[in-house]
Amino acid sequence: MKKIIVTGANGKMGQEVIRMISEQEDFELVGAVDVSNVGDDIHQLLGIDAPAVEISDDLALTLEKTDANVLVDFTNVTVVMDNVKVAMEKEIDVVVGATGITEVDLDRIKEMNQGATNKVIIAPNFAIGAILMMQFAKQAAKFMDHVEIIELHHDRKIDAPSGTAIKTAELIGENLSKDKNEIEQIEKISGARGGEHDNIHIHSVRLPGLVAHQEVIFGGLGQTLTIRHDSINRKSFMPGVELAIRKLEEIEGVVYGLDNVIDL
Ligand SMILES: NC(=O)C1=CN([C@@H]2O[C@H](COP(=O)(O)OP(=O)(O)OC[C@H]3O[C@@H](n4cnc5c(N)ncnc54)[C@H](OP(=O)(O)O)[C@@H]3O)[C@@H](O)[C@H]2O)C=CC1
Ligand SMILES: O=C(O)C1=N[C@H](C(=O)O)C[C@H](O)C1
Repeated sequence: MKKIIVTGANGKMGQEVIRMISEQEDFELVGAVDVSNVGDDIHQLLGIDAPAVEISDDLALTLEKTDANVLVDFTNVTVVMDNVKVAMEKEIDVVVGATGITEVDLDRIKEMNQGATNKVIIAPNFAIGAILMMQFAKQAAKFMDHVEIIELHHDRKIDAPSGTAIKTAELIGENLSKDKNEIEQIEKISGARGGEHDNIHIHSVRLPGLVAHQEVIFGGLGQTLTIRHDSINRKSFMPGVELAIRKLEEIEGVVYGLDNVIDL
């Protein structure tokens, strides 16, 4: 039985994850942690009185009071590393959905995992279409070496660029020729050309009405290629979150990206 604590339980993703957990026979929600008041919402969400769920704003305390064996984190860029650290100290398995984990953070998590028995999956995007979009973009980069990324999200998102855009740039970067032969450019408004990661321009759009979307645009001689993915709701991420929780049993140590646990 997967006995799961969700951090960020009252958030948009946390609520969807709790709903998904309640639909699995071999998953049990034992703790719901959020700094917003989660109590009523959890009971409403599960549609039952769920006294067995430890509801709190403190992960360490919740870990003390439950026999959880998995943490699923959907908090945000500012707190995710603290939560991962608490879980690593307890040596429980972790699925990280919150974005903003940097390369330095990833190294720290791997360091904390040295000699430990717990497993960690960090996935900037759990939607299968997004994983395919990233893989197709990586493949296209072998043939077209001019590319920019436009990611578009709802206006409540606090981190920019998205974790997906960063991971996409890293995957494309593995196949991209380094010589871009760009002309010198003058930015008349700072940021007009977006940010750069691994030499790839990333543009972040934030608007109400959007959920999570990304275009990877390649340019070549007399042609462009656009690879686009749209998550139109947050259910799109749930099969991936469920899969990650199940795959914890099969992996070793720390895995970054769901592409590393599915057979592509
Ligand atoms: N990997 C993936 O496939 C996906 C990842 N994400 C990522 O997941 C994260 C959450 O997204 P989303 O649900 O939209 O965001 P929300 O802001 O809706 O949810 C985050 C929740 O975490 C709470 N929170 C803040 N600080 C703490 C803390 N210290 N301890 C516990 N809870 C805390 C927030 O409370 P309060 O509002 O009071 O601050 C909020 O309820 C983001 O990083 C996002 O980028 C999102 C979608 C898919
Ligand atoms: O905040 C979001 O909503 C999302 N965040 C993730 C990211 O930063 O890539 C995944 C998805 O794009 C939705």
